[in-house]
Amino acid sequence: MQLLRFTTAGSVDDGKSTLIGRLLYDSKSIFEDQIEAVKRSSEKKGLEHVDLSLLTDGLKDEREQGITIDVAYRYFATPKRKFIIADTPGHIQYTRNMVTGASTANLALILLDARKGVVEQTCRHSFIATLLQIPHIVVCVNKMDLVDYSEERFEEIVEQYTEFAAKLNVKDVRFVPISALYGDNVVNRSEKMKWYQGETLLHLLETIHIGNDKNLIDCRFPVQTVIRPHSEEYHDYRGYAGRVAGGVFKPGDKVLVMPSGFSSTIKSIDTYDGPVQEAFPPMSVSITLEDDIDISRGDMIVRENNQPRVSQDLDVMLCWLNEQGPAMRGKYVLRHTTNEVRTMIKEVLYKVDINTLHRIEDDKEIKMNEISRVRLRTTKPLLADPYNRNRQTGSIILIDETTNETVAAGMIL
Ligand SMILES: Nc1nc2c(ncn2[C@@H]2O[C@H](COP(=O)(O)OP(=O)(O)OP(=O)(O)O)[C@@H](O)[C@H]2O)c(=O)[nH]1
Repeated sequence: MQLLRFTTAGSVDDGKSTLIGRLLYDSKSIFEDQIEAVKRSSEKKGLEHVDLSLLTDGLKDEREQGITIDVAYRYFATPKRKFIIADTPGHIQYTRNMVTGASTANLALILLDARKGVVEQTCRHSFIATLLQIPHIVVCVNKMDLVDYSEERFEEIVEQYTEFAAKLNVKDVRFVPISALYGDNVVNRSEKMKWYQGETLLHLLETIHIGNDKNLIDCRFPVQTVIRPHSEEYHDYRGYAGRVAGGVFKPGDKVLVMPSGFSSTIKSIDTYDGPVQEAFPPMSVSITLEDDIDISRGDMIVRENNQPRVSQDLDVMLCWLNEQGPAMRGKYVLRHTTNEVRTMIKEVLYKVDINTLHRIEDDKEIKMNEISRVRLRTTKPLLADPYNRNRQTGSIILIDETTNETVAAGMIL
């Protein structure tokens, strides 16, 4: 069954928790005892209706106890698809949270309040979603009940957003008028908005076409570990395990191992469930080769006529995620696919004003949540692709060596 990963983003109180609760509840993805608990809590709070946002409150409790959770993953399934929601609970650290949750997302769900329309956060989230090249954006115009389910208001917001999105490189954007509180157009069609001819949110999530979103052209297999079992039966086995980051690999394919540059042929492709004739993203497999080549973690198996760039100088769009800005000529650990090298920020070229999308060239001091274009120099060459070609081999993170914190996420240009 196909899996759809999506992120959620909205401003405080736009109704994100309620919407997720509603999705789980109406699609019957939660357990009876959870429903009972939520009903009881709602009654205790003197509410007339069941407060579905209580379903996701476990997260809030943890937050209030000071436990940091950047991204909470929620799973649910309908007969048509499986879903993973990367729910990003932060108020202030939204950029950070979104970047963390979005790197593998197929779709970004952007929530806004029908009374307020498009606000700064909407623009910010949309910009980050396009920067991260999340292929589909669904704008949920929530709280339609508070604007009398007005078609006119909905159209006004669609127009407002479309005008803003014209400046972005958004490939696919949809709009759904909903009321998360009453369940209109979330899972069930709204009786109150007969003017809306489009799909309900769940139906959209179940049917949106994501098959073409993967890169099946550029073969990229970053090696995670070398498998050499010690048992008698397998003593000849030498497999390179990892997750396919691009392209299709088959036994018999001529391949090239980078950075060593040795060529070989794929002997077999094994998985947990046995050998396969084909491996493509995001399958986790173990590849064996006809020849004995010295391969280690961080190396990449590719095709001869289609190689990533080998370079120590990278131009990157960087989202800074830490309270503390980068140190002058500061050194960081750069993680890229299964590889780790050390790096230095050589130059800040410009920052981006997320609201106007203009370049800021006169202020180059990077602060938390800001996005800037920087030039990096690494201690060892990386095997990199532009992010717009491959989201796995085109993205990096920077880690502070002393604190071990992830301080930035970047997209290679
Ligand atoms: N009238 C109306 N109220 C709603 C709707 N959706 C959410 N609300 C209310 O809006 C308030 C905020 O909802 P939440 O779901 O907690 O919002 P949130 O965005 O998750 O907020 P945080 O988790 O605090 O970021 C609650 O009082 C909800 O009951 C809606 O469709 N209509």
